[in-house]
Amino acid sequence: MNIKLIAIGKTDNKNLQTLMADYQKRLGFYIKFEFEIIPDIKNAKNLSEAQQKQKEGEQILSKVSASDVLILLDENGKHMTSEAFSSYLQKHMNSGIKQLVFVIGGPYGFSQEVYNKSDGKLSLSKMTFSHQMIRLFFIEQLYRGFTILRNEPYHHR
Ligand SMILES: C[S@@+](CC[C@H](N)C(=O)[O-])C[C@H]1O[C@@H](n2cnc3c(N)ncnc32)[C@H](O)[C@@H]1O
Repeated sequence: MNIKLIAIGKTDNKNLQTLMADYQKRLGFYIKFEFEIIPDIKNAKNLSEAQQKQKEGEQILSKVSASDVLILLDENGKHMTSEAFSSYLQKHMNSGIKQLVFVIGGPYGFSQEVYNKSDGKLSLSKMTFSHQMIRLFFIEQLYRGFTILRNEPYHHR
């Protein structure tokens, strides 16, 4: 099984990029992981919030295949401990699916079409994080999840 993480817009923050790259590399020892960024469209056109969500939603759905399991990162989603999340990853790996796709919404969240197509919602906290910060927190939890599954020590920096 592959894991793909989709997010909206590049980050210009070098610290965030460095930390992301570090966790991506570590995660790569456990699973084929792809991080895909959908270009931020807000600067290109003068769109309303609803129009922006709609456009981003179309782009998100164009990246997802019918056979993928699509999970949205959403503050109103299911809460899990890191141990439960590792079992959740294992359950998907055992199910024989080819790709598990997680998506982080843009600054305004997801369009209704994206919610309608999703297979589940996962929350990392009841608090709202920026669409930039959450990608680092989530990738760290993916890495942590695999260290739990393999019963390996968590490597701190
Ligand atoms: C700034 S938030 C969007 C908030 C927006 N008000 C909404 O209704 O979703 C941007 C994205 O970050 C992710 N996000 C933010 N906080 C989160 C949390 N606590 N748990 C999971 N995902 C979160 C979600 O994917 C969200 O779409």
